[in-house]
Amino acid sequence: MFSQPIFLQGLGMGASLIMPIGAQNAHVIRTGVAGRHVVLTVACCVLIDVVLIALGMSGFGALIEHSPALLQAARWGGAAFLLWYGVRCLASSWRGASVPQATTGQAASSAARALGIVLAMSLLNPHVYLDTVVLLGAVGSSLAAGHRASFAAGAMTASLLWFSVLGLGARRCAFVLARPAVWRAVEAFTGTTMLVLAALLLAER
Ligand SMILES: NC(=[NH2+])NCCC[C@H](N)C(=O)O
Repeated sequence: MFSQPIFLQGLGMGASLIMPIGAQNAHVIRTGVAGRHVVLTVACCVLIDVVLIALGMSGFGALIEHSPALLQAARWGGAAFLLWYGVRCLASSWRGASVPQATTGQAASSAARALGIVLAMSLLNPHVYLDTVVLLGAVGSSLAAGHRASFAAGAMTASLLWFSVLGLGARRCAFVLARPAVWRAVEAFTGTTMLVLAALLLAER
């Protein structure tokens, strides 16, 4: 049966995990600013979350939680990914490099390519698994069986809302975000946040 408090718990936990900016959020913002394949990118991020959250709820999260080696791998991998992406953002901000733009070359702007990039940004990013399968999965599968669906629905709704607001919001605000000085500030901020998150992930025990 549907439980509203449990739905809200899932929504809150899902939101708190996705909202801190990381590689995936940064990619969604870039796509929005470039104004190319925004809906495709958002849909792909949401769909991946839905599948992985369902996987976590099915007991896979609890399984991983009891496997220290896998948990460590997700942690180190996640931190390495955030470090790499954070340093890239900071370097790009420092250089004052390119504001994301809809590239005119056919290959560069094809939907297939956009799909490939968002898949890589999501599926090669251990942080994604950590949030969805491990953390949401562990909390979700510790709930009474009758409450799990409400929790999962809440967490999935958080992904749907957040990625939509982020992608469409970035597209809407592209005229401001695409100013070189503003974009540099965005990159400096996202890069710094990612480094802090990486440090937190490593400090966790
Ligand atoms: N539920 C998720 N998809 N989590 C994955 C990563 C979210 C993270 N805040 C990022 O932007 O990269």
